[in-house]
Parts: sequence; C-alpha cells; structure tokens
Amino acid sequence: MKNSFLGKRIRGGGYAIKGAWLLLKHEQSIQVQFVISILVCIAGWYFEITRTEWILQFFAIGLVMASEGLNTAIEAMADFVHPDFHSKIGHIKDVAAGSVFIAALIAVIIAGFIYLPYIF
Ligand SMILES: Nc1ncnc2c1ncn2[C@@H]1O[C@H](COP(=O)(O)OP(=O)(O)OP(=O)(O)O)[C@@H](O)[C@H]1O
Repeated sequence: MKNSFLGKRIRGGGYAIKGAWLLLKHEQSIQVQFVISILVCIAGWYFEITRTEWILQFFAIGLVMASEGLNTAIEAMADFVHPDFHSKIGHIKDVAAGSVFIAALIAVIIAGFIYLPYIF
C-alpha cells in the first residue's frame, strides 16, 4: 500500500495539505487574503448572492490565494538558490509578484460585478 499508486497519491495529498497549512500559518499576505475571503463570504451570505456569483467568488478567491502561494514558493526558491542581490533574482520576483497582482485585479473586478448591483 505504502508505495502503491494510491499510497503515493495519498502521501502527496498530505504534503499539499501541509503546504497549505504552512502558508496560512507563516505568510502574512496569505493571512490577509484569508481574512478578506471570509469577509467577502459574509458579504455573499448577507446579500444572498446567486449560485453563479458564489462560484465566481470562490474562483476569484482560489485564483488569488493559489497565485500568492506560488509567488511565496518562487521567492523562497530564489532566496535559497541566490541569497545575494542580483538583477535576475529581482526580475524573477517582480514577475512572480506581477502574477499575484493580475489575479488580485481580476478578483476586484469580479467583486465589483457581483456586489455593485446589490449596493447601488
Ligand atoms: N536578491 C534580490 N536581488 C534583487 N532584487 C531583489 C532581491 N530580493 C528582493 N528584490 C526586490 O525586492 C522586491 C521584494 O522582494 P521580497 O523578497 O522582499 O518580496 P516581498 O513581496 O516583500 O515578499 P515578502 O513580504 O513575502 O517577504 C522584489 O520584487 C525585487 O524587486
């Protein structure tokens, strides 16, 4: 069982859950996004948004938090392979941060489409 296909997949899932827990425990940006996600879910419950709007909202939350997690991993990898200042490392980190910015921008636009009609 330990080295079977299923055993390996279950172990891989365990590592992934551990990684998600580490992100939540140690990364301030993920913690902030987690709190914002909870607030947005409270807003969804308050305004009684539709099923499709919930799907879009969870998609946006997942997009932002997953890209932030990958950005964190890339930053950690960059710091590990090259702890000193280097323009290439700066470029890699900037590009990784840019992907989070794009995800966050899309999430804000989705939030606008969902909530502005309920508010105004
Ligand atoms: N080793 C480096 N060489 C060159 N530029 C760097 C280096 N480390 C960081 N930078 C520059 O500083 C910016 C911020 O990097 P940093 O690793 O502090 O990320 P951060 O977004 O502040 O992450 P966190 O808050 O999670 O530590 C990078 O986007 C990059 O422009």
